[in-house]
Amino acid sequence: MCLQGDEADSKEKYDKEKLLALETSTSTSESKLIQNRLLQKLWWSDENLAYLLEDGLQSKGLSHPEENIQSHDEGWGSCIVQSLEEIKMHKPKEFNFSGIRTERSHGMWMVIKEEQQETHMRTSPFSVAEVGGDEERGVRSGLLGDEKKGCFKWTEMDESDGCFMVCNKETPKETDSKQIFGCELSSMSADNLDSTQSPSPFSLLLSTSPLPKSQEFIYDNPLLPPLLPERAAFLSWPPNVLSSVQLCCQTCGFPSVSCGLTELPPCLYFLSDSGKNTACGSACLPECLVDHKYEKRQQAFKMSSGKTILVTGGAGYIGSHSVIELIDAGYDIVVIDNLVNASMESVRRVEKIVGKQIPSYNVDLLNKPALEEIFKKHKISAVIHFAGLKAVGESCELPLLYYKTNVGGTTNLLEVMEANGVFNLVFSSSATVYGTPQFLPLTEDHPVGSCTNPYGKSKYMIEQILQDISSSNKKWNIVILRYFNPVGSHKSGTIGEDPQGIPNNLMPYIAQVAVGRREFLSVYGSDYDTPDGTAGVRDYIHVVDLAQGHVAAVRKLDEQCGLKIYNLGTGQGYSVLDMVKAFEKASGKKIAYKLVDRRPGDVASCFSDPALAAKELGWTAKKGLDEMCEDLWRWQSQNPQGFKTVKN
Ligand SMILES: O=c1ccn([C@@H]2O[C@H](COP(=O)(O)OP(=O)(O)O[C@H]3O[C@H](CO)[C@H](O)[C@H](O)[C@H]3O)[C@@H](O)[C@H]2O)c(=O)[nH]1
Repeated sequence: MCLQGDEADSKEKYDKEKLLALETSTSTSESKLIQNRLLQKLWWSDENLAYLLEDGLQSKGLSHPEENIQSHDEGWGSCIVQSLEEIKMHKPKEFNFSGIRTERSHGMWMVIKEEQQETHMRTSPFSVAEVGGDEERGVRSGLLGDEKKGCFKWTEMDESDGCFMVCNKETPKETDSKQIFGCELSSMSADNLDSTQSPSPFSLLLSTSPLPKSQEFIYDNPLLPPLLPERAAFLSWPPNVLSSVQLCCQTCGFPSVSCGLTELPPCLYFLSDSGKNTACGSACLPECLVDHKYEKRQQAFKMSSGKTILVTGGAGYIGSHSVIELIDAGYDIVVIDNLVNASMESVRRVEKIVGKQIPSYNVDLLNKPALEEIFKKHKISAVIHFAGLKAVGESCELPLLYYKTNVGGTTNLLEVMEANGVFNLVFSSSATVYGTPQFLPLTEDHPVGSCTNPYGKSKYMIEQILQDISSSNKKWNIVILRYFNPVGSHKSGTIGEDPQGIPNNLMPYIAQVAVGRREFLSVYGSDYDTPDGTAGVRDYIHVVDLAQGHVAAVRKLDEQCGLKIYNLGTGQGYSVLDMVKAFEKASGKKIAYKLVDRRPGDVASCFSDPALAAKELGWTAKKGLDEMCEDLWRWQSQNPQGFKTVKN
């Protein structure tokens, strides 16, 4: 998090306030000493809670944290960690910290109270063996190792700036293979510990003292961002042991582990890729527990692009995920949806995730006057057009309905846009327009139009209409996105794909088998010319990646791009049985399946070449198969009946 504008001003003010507080404090030799040793530049935490002491760093060759972030593997030093409260109370405290860095990125720094350090270093069953990360993807992982007890591998699950993890001796057993604190903790035997990754002597476990009351811990702790009181609940609190505190969001059930420290919180900081001003002190809590009304609104205000995007079909699967990413990117959103294949409950849940109300209307694109009203009421800068019917089989039975809804709805929308001077559009198309692939991977210049069903043809027709309006009027900026096979769901598990009736698509069907809603999966065909004989080597893409592709597309419109077409896929193909296996692994459930006849119209293989989107949109899919399945399972298991699931 870089400090900008007002925030930078308030940081400076805060710095001064703190320094003043130090100066006017008890003037003990200790505080004088600290002042003299303070690095000129305070850094690290948004709230300026960490001061590095020069000598501590220099003694281990780290002369300045920002300069050394990319180069040092290891370091020792000391620092002060303080809250404003403590400063006001003239109680400067000094701590030792240890830093462990890997070559690749994300340094890890651990701050341990001096007086507790001995105890913890002795009693901790874990140490940090290695912390690494993939800078491009923002994924962090590490090994928590103990020579005697083996080690645990973790991978950070989200792309927040950081997280910290504190466990007691029992926790790893209890949470084996579960997520804790946005991390995946899965057990690994000592044999798996790479010998090159020697465990560090530093403990992750911090507090042995009795813990304060939960409320105090949460709300009086100035280092933590505000939490939503109604959403945080303590599940367990083992007293007088190396403590971990289980926090769980009552709304979304997202489990996490928080720090059981009595006085001082985040003990472990990650530095993110840029390494500058990117402390994670305030990013340590799971997303769902943080009061987004406070944090995200501030953020949104800072980042606001001042642009409002109308999202048609914004209550649907891809639409709802895209709304989140767009809001996170600073756009204001208006949703319209006729709710034929979606539910306003998904918008309500998106509102909870983003901590913001989203103007949303039950409007059908065929209702032109209603559409016009929306454009009068809101100053729309661009439209992302998802709305439409999409079931291949149904489209063969009800072709007129498909053409009227998809093509007719789109022409209405385009007319209203034009009448209101809105010429920016992102259109949700599909790889279906390529028909049977003539070559693989599919590039955007692959021939289109040989679709075998009215649904596919309606997408193709709309693409043609868009080409025509773009040629007729240069004011139009249009990005056509051809999706491959979107799967997965938002990390919270609170929104996801919720097909009405029997799912047509593979992954929702598998998920419903896993959750007990369907008896078995019918695998359509086992005599294809594919590695395992099943059809459907498909390019599955995580819906959040796909959603981020829409943010990139909206930004492209700003370049006055004319008409552009991009594949949104991963470029990687998986068969039906690959998907079954991956889902079994993610869910721990056996997926019963039967091999049956081919499904008419299926092609053996279909996967993308996503290079053009990478080159021109600066977008690539980042999430792999495991994550797609894990996220889908979280949604499905928490919401067995989709949005109709009644929460206890
Ligand atoms: O119950 C099922 C469902 C699907 N499959 C197989 O799984 C693969 C994927 O099928 P999906 O229906 O999930 O996806 P498709 O690739 O067939 O179709 C999807 O992607 C297309 C573009 O690639 C179009 O966008 C289309 O509208 C959209 O449903 C196919 O081989 C299909 O035969 C099964 O074996 N059993």
